[in-house]
Amino acid sequence: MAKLTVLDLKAKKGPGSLVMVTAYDYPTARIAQEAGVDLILVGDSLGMVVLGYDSTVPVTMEEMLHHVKAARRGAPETFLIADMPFLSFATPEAALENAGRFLKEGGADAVKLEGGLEVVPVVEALVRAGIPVLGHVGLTPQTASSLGGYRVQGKDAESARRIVEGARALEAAGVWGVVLEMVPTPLARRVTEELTVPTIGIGAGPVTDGQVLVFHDLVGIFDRFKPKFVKRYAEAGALMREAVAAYAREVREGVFPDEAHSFGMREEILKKVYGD
Ligand SMILES: Nc1nc(=O)c2c([nH]1)NC[C@@H]1CN(c3ccc(C(=O)N[C@@H](CCC(=O)O)C(=O)O)cc3)CN21
Ligand SMILES: CC(C)C(=O)C(=O)O
Ligand SMILES: [Mg+2]
Repeated sequence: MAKLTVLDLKAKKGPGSLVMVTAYDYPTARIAQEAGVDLILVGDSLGMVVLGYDSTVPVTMEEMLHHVKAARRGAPETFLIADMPFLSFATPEAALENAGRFLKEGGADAVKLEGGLEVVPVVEALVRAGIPVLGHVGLTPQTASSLGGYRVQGKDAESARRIVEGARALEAAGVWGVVLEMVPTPLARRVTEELTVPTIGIGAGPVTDGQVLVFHDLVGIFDRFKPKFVKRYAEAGALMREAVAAYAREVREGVFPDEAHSFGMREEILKKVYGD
């Protein structure tokens, strides 16, 4: 499957049109590409999922770049999006510098950044410079504290209006798509209907044009919390734990390594070395 272009992406409207999954390293990106996803997101969720932070706030550009490069090596033929970490896009100048690093050093195809109306000047600067941008409204984890925690957004008129106006403004600023995170399905439906660019939902119901999930959530190797929107398609964590436990058992019992996993040599060479 050939890598999608931004022009292709802009036309992907209708539920089921875009499949996105996060990946943070070579093996997971490789698995995602082999599974045939449309888009890989190197999400700043990596701070919580693979670095063990309590939120996405501490994640740095250097940490992100390290993982973007690894994921790119694992999935050279899949459209790859780098998530801009907290404060890396606080000004248009900072955003240009940091998004530029993701594309030039990391090999990313696009960047994603959190926010609505308040990030319009930043999005405009990136788009003007030729950097493809994916928007992100609803629950924006980098500012979750101001939103009352990791909760559904847009349940009251004021919050819903902010999401609608944010999505509209992002489209006008030139994004090629908008992530809708943790918003009620009826609101996600209306936003999806009025935008000409695709929406990609996570906890936004079946009505968005695309879906995204965190890799480790869907394969069952993340246990710290389980948002309602997560569906586990495997119990890979249990599988991995059983594999390591079996290895430990076999080493302790002298079962592993056996001849099939060891190397022999000619007896007389060993005799020469030891002189016996
Ligand atoms: N592994 C992982 N998956 C994610 O989807 C994810 C991350 N990490 N890290 C960054 C953000 C944080 N996100 C989160 C984190 C927690 C909940 C959660 O606990 N939600 C509960 C409570 C909802 C409420 O109180 O309203 C839920 O039942 O969905 C949701 C989204 C989404 N993102
Ligand atoms: C959940 C997605 C949209 C994200 O921003 C991330 O993984 O960091
Ligand atoms: Mg993120």
